[in-house]
Amino acid sequence: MKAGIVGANGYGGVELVRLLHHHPMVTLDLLVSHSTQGHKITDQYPHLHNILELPLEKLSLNEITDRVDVLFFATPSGVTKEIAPPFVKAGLPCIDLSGDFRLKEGHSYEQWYKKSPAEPEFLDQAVYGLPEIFRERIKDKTFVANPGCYPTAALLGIIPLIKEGIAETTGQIIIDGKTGVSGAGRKLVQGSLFSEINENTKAYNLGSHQHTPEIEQVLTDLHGKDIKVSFNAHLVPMTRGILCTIYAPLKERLADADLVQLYKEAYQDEYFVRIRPEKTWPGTKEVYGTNYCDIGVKVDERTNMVIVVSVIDNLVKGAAGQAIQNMNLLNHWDERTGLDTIPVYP
Ligand SMILES: NC(=O)C1=CN([C@@H]2O[C@H](COP(=O)(O)OP(=O)(O)OC[C@H]3O[C@@H](n4cnc5c(N)ncnc54)[C@H](OP(=O)(O)O)[C@@H]3O)[C@@H](O)[C@H]2O)C=CC1
Ligand SMILES: CC(=O)N[C@@H](CCC(=O)OP(=O)(O)O)C(=O)O
Repeated sequence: MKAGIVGANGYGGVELVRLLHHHPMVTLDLLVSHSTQGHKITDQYPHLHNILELPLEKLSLNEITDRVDVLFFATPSGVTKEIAPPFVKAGLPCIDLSGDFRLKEGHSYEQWYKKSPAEPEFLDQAVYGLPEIFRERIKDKTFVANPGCYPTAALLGIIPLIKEGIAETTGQIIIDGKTGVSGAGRKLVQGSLFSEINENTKAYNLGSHQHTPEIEQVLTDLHGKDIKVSFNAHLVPMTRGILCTIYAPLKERLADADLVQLYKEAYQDEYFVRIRPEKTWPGTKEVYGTNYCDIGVKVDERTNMVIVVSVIDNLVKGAAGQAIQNMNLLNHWDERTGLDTIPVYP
């Protein structure tokens, strides 16, 4: 199959390049950029020299639908909704890494992203691409809204609590999220400068982060009743990685060993979700460069709260890797195809 990437010279795009290069069923044939058309990808990313020397091209509907069998959009939220619909309409399988098609209610997108929403027709067509939870919904579709990075880590951490009905769900789930700076993309912004990030950790978008309604939408869908979460984001001085520490009150007393067992059973068939043994919790380095989501759980006996630690690589399971997992699913290939790598360590 031939694949194309729109937004190929951003961090999400170039991570797709890295992973697709190793994919046995796919040839990367088309890279599209916006302000850097006419350059080669190696002008932007010298680490690709002698590996991939493709040009950065213009977006052109007719040419692209003839040239590729699947198209990834690694473009900013607010942009994909403007440029993807003609490709979706033409029947080309499309996988979008942005937030534009994840929220089913247009007014919710407007409220949290502060932009006008995508056309309802395309919101209806897009399936939310969290394979571990929605595999059956995804596999026969052609348009996937790839989940956000924080929601991926948070949802995989929380969902067993909701499905098993062991946590209180009335406004008491707290998600403390931490991310590396590559989450903000390659574009130049003051907050991503070395002197702002180095030896610094700070909270941002408290109570207003755009991933809050995405997490709530999925939990409410699975629970059948409205669930609200308090999700708050922090920037930490590292390049890659997301760590979510999740707190929820338990309905009944539970032992650590039983909680670990419950998570192991919930994810027993999921290759990319690894549950830590009792009293051990994962760090971001343990999933670096891979599609794994590692989870450790603990009962705080004094407060009867459950504490879940969930880590991913924001650019892999949080973006490009999960997008490829979705492509594998759409094509009925083994979901691990092209993604079965060992984390980079140390
Ligand atoms: N970084 C991450 O960890 C994650 C990112 N995402 C999402 O993935 C998408 C890409 O993010 P990321 O790669 O980090 O962002 P970057 O800023 O690194 O890259 C953005 C890309 O989009 C292109 N682009 C920008 N504006 C336009 C436009 N108006 N029309 C067409 N193309 C445009 C840029 O092209 P050019 O440079 O040529 O202008 C560039 O290739 C975003 O929606 C982001 O929210 C999702 C999960 C995690
Ligand atoms: C460090 C940093 O700024 N991270 C971004 C990651 C979100 C993202 O990539 O945006 P969508 O998933 O909504 O498209 C943020 O917190 O907004």
